[in-house]
Amino acid sequence: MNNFTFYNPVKILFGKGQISAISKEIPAGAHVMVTYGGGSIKQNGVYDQVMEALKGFQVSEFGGIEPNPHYETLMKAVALAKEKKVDFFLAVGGGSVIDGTKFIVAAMAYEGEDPWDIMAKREPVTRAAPFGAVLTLPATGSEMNSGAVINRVSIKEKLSFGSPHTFPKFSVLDPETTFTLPVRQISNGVADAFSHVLEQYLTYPVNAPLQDRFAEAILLTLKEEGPKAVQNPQDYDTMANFMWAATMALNGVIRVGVPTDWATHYIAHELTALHGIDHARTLGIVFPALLRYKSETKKEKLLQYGERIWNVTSGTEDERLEATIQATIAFFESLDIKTRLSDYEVGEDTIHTIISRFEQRGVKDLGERADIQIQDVKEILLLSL
Ligand SMILES: NC(=O)c1ccc[n+]([C@@H]2O[C@H](COP(=O)([O-])OP(=O)(O)OC[C@H]3O[C@@H](n4cnc5c(N)ncnc54)[C@H](O)[C@@H]3O)[C@@H](O)[C@H]2O)c1
Repeated sequence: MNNFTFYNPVKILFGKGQISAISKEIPAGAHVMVTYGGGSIKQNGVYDQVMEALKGFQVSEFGGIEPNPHYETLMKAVALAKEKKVDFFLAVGGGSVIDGTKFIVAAMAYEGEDPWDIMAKREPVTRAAPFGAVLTLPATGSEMNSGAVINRVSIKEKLSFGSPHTFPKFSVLDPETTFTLPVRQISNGVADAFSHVLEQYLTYPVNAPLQDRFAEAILLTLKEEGPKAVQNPQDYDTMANFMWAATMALNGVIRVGVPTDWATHYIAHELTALHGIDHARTLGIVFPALLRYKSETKKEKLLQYGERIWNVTSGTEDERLEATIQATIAFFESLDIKTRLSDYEVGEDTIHTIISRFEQRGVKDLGERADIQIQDVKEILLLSL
């Protein structure tokens, strides 16, 4: 096992009715800005529960944060929050609202010229305003991690950042808030969480059986509960299990002491930035191609994954590797997540655009062995056509 430091200060309030408990988690006298997206929280009663729980606090609102949150919109929230002297934020929504709020709190305290540099130039975040979250969409794990992905639409760039200062102080996970999710978002959530686990698990063995089994437990739970969630999004227990699995998939626990490979996310972000394809769907496109391209260096973990998750036990090594990749594709497709660029009418010209962007950015050394170079990214994308 590799050396590691583990730090996760996020307090989780899980279960029915927990929104009412947030007032105890917010400093008395705070001016709270509630951030949210397109308004689904106003239709499903979550907004009303939040406002009820915030009685006694000074409250401002900022709605309209888009899926794949726009830097341009978030900067408007920063200006408003500064004007109103907001000192606590409450993100109510999915990964986009929570990520967007992480950027807002970092940008509030940023002393440089343009907070975009936090992503573009990797300027460190040294301070941030405090915030909490009420999660309405199990998928990203953003509710219990410190990372965020921000989309600058004017230049079609989608970049990430993370800082110990951008962990939520607390997150409410009430499965009932998910009952209004459209099937497409549930499929996306299952595929996103499944991919997060694979990126921390499908690398090479370092004799870390506990991390492997944690990862496999999450994969098996998503494999079982995911299709049930799609079928019956108002079943409390199903949504509770799905919700906790998605949070566990990216809260840092399964990553400790093991190599990770975030190449799929890094490449996939380009497809959202250029074509607006849902985040999870871009992972469904890139992942199978990356696994096939890197099947030799990922062989031991791929075979273990095939056996323990998909019962792939017979055939030659090559046959088992292929059967495992096919089982992964079949799982994505069973969720109605298409797995080829052509399914989205994206062609080779996009691959050339991505490659020239990576050349400009000087991208190199992706993957757990730092052996995925720009030419490899091109081959991976060609395999996904
Ligand atoms: N921070 C991280 O660790 C991390 C990890 C993976 C992805 N991301 C990022 O998160 C973003 C995607 O977030 P997401 O997948 O949670 O989706 P999302 O937040 O973009 O939401 C998708 C859609 O679902 C709607 N929605 C949310 N909750 C709802 C509910 N309860 N009922 C009805 N509609 C609801 C939203 O209004 C939106 O239209 C992407 O930008 C992605 O890059 C972040």
